[in-house]
Amino acid sequence: MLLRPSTCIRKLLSSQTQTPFLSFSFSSTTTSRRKKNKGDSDPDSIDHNGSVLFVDPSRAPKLFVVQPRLRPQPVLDSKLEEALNLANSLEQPRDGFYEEEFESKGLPPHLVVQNPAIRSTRAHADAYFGPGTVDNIKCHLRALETESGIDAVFINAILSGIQLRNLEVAWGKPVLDRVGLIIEIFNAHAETKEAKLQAELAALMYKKTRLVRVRGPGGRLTFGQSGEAEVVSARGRGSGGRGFISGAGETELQLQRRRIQERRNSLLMQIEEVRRTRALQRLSRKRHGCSSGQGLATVAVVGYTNAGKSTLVSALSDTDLYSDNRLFATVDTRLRSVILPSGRKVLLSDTVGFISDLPVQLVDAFHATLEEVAEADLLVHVMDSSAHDLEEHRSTVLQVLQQIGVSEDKIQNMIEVWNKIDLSEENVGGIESVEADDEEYLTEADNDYEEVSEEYNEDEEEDELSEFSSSESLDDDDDDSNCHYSGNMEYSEEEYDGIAPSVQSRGQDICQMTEMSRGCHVKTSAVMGVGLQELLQLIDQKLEEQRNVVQRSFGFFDRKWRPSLSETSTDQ
Ligand SMILES: Nc1nc2c(ncn2[C@@H]2O[C@H](COP(=O)(O)OP(=O)(O)OP(=O)(O)O)[C@@H](O)[C@H]2O)c(=O)[nH]1
Ligand SMILES: [Mg+2]
Repeated sequence: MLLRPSTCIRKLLSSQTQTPFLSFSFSSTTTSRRKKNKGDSDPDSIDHNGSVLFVDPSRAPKLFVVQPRLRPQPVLDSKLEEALNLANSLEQPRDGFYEEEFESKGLPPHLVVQNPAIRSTRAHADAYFGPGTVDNIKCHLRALETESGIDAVFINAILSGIQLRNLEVAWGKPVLDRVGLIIEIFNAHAETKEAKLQAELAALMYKKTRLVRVRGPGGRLTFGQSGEAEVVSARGRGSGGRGFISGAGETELQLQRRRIQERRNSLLMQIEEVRRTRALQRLSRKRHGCSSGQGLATVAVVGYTNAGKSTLVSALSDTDLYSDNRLFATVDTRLRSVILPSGRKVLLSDTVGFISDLPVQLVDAFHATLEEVAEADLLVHVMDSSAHDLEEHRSTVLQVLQQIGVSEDKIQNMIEVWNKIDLSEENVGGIESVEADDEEYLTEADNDYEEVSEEYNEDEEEDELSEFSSSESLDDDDDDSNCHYSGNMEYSEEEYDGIAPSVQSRGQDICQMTEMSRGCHVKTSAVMGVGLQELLQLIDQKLEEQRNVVQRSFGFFDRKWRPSLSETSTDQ
């Protein structure tokens, strides 16, 4: 059992609806205990549940993980590992406790299937996967149903509203894509009022983009929850090319949109209030944060989720922030004060972690929290040096920092920390050589992939319904030539050309930034207390350098615009 540091009693998952489908209910779903929470003074902020998944509130939801195949194999392995960790991270603590230790949770049932993004997505626009894959997953779900039961299916890819809805209809289970699951986890782990508001806003925006209209059993356009309903459109258009059709379906759609809009406005107002308060607090800290009346510098600790940010901040400040192997254990900002070797006091801010394909709804909704990062005096980028895809983690973090408006100067000045060296002493030394051999490595892996692909096809016929806890492939033939990577997606030459130039150039910018900020500054083990003093010294040094730069530039302006008589005479 894990005790969260806060005494805040967490909201319970809604028990009002047991439908397996995504629900758009906006009625009250909270318990009376949560209303007593300190800080939840606004009843409007607690009468809604950001969750889109309704499951038994007394246990963690059981997810079946579907991982579209990626290449080369190490990329697939690390993506699958991340997907399984995401699935296991979706749990809401009750009364400050999680049901089980993360480490003692077994692997969730999962399946590796053909990646439709490798081919043209056009053919599977309705259900993302081809009919064979959809049927195979259905078989696996049926088999699992007799064993333990599955609450929802998690597909580690980004799907449209119609695709999600059609798959739900086909499998009779709620389906979460990567964006949906990450937003669910944020909602489940949100603890402070600020985090709860922002997570709910993100969930709301996600729901809005996933609203679809369905054709009910009587052929009537509706917006119902029936499993038999056929999805007609995400935009409210009829299937007969007659443009907008008014009627019950349309009214329901409009009603849903209006409710979302109303709730969104209310949330935005409350979040704006939080932002204002935060901005005032920052200003006051900057002006006279110390007892001596001097301003306090803030150092934001950023990084990929699970890199060890909270553990490192705790070790540096000798405090006890909540840390856990669950992804997104921290979904808000915590400040801790630290005395640097020079005697200067600074604030370390531990904040929400990043992940590849971080939902844009989350980045937008968490503006108030992420502003703390953009406004910090210095950034410390914590990386898990034992992670296999260190480069991807690094570029993801740089991309998010750019997205939230961190200046290029700050990114260049950022301290890079390789944490968890106790796990990866040999890796840390070997990272440079892996990068150097990258091209050769990929080519070899590509060749391997063809062979692996054939093996999988043979296996598929032999043990169609073998062990679920091991990865399997359901691939047909694949034409993988000329694929490009962008994030964790693979694109064909055609599709890559079709991607907006802004996205491509942003990728190039990030590559350049990655080059610029490449290189570790300090190696640490937060759990063993290694490298902490060195890191504090580096923070001290960087802040001192910054102060000198600021003082020099003030001096320049003084001479240029307001030359004092004494200064002018000294110059002469
Ligand atoms: N072996 C080892 N484990 C570490 C180290 N630092 C952190 N961990 C473990 O890594 C896991 C994640 O640590 P956190 O501090 O929660 O990571 P985080 O970056 O704050 O994660 P999020 O808040 O989820 O984004 C925990 O189980 C820590 O005990 C380290 O230096 N070595
Ligand atoms: Mg954390």
